[in-house]
Amino acid sequence: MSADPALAVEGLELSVGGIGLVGGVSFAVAAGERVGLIGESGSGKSLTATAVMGLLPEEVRASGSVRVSGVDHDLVGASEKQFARIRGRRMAMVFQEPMTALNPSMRVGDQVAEVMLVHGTRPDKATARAAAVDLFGQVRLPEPREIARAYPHQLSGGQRQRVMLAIALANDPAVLICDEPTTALDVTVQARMLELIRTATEERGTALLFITHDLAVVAQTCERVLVMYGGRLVESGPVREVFTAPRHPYTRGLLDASDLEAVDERGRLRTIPGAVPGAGDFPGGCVFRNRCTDASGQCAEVPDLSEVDDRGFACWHPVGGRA
Ligand SMILES: Nc1ncnc2c1ncn2[C@@H]1O[C@H](COP(=O)(O)OP(=O)(O)OP(=O)(O)O)[C@@H](O)[C@H]1O
Repeated sequence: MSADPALAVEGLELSVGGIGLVGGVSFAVAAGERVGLIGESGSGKSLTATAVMGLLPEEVRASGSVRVSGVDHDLVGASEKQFARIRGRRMAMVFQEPMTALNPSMRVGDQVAEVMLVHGTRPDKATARAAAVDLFGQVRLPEPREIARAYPHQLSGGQRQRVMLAIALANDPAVLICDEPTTALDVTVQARMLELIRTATEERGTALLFITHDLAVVAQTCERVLVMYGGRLVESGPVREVFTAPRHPYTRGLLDASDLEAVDERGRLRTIPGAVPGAGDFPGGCVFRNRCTDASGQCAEVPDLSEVDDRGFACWHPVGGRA
């Protein structure tokens, strides 16, 4: 691994109309490292990824810093022209729904070739097309030559995701971001796709940021995990450590709510127990019982996560829940 991270996010703040959506997010992913980004719906995972990719909606304001190796300027505040040079070249993304990302009226082989030609990583159309077929083989698509001539609607969901992965890897990016890439796939197809993402990034030394709700997917795919809650990173560390000895109550709650059977210190599978010391009947209990609720006992708002007590416990209650 190189000393400089492939992706470095520092103090990223995202807001709309003065309302903070993501606050003070900092993390780095080294070349060849696979990092999971987990958190409940609305915690800010996708916004963080779209900020890195320069795909934020116009109304979202960003500050802080995002650096990608091989790019000599900060991506926060970069122009669309600058992003167009970097996206698909130094960094790439695979989304949950490939049909929205693929061009329905273009053969998939040409879509891969086009990414190469746009960035000038292949000298001509014939070379790019041959490289696309080669890539289809690498992402284990059967009959790569036939597939290259197909249109997206002629492929299965799993095959389309492989095409998306081929497009993402076409120019050997330093950073690959996957946002729920397997959620829409059935279980066996999902497992094969995860294995493929793991090996493809490992072989290329690509830094992987893998966004998912599914903790088992992180356990299967990643070495390190970042946990987001309410727009902030609340915990990070090696997957095994975080999943067997989570420090933050939100992470414990996530583990409790999942059907993940984590691995113990000796590498054996075990189910994570639900109890949290000091948090009463957690989950459902709240260490800030009197401070995060209004007069009627309803949680007033998503608690300020700077209000973490000396054991690292914050309010666990969902908004509107009863204390
Ligand atoms: N353009 C926008 N304007 C206002 N609020 C937004 C905008 N985009 C996202 N948000 C809000 O920002 C928060 C974070 O959204 P984000 O999509 O990053 O969550 P997420 O963790 O990726 O959730 P999911 O897993 O459901 O995709 C949410 O509360 C969302 O409603």
